[in-house]
Amino acid sequence: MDQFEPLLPSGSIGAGHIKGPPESLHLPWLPTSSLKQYTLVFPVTADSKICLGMKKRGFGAGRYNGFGGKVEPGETVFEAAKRELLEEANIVATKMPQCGRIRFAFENSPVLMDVYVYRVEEWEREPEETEEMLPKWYSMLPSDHPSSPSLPAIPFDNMWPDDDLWFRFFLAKKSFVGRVDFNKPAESDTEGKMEDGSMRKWWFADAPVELMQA
Ligand SMILES: Nc1[nH]c(=O)nc2c1ncn2[C@H]1C[C@H](O)[C@@H](COP(=O)(O)OP(=O)(O)OP(=O)(O)O)O1
Repeated sequence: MDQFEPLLPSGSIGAGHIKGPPESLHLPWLPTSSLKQYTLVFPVTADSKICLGMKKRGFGAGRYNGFGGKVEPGETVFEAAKRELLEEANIVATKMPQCGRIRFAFENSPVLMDVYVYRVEEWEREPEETEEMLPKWYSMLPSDHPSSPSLPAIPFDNMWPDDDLWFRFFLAKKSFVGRVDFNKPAESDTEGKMEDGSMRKWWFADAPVELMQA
């Protein structure tokens, strides 16, 4: 049914199982021929603030997201997550639990992106603008919540369209796994970048993080 079945013993998937859209449920997942590891890291504070970065160049440019990138040969996924956070936000993670793992496939690419998601709960220094990212703070709580910090709401309209789906687990502090397949960009979109395709099929579930290690 999904690419995580071999990693997830039956009964390990939580109640928050989501998949869609309805017309895609009979479609197979896109075929891919290689798996590449990536990291995605979100600094969060105990008083419900989250730091996102506007990607200034490359894949996903113009969107707000966590900090991260490719795992380089010879490093662990955790080391890569720490390195990318330092390169892109200039902070050093000192407490960084893994909270999710998501796979992304694109209709016109043979690569399955295997993205390890972390929340950074403690770090040294403060996030700074770098060549790749412009960091900005947001509230993780609804604006009418009595403890909501006076910061803007998470800008889902300016993020990857899938973030809206799996952030419900992230914000509830539940670990999660999932997969999203993207269509290729519309024919009319002559400048179409791979990341401009619409979401074709998705699946997410809350699941224990121990089942998701590299
Ligand atoms: N659909 C999606 N939703 C999401 O929230 N994050 C995604 C995503 N697809 C990719 N990402 C993230 C994963 C990773 O953090 C980033 C892609 O990594 P990059 O291409 O920025 O890697 P690198 O920074 O290593 O690249 P270079 O700087 O070109 O070497 O985008």
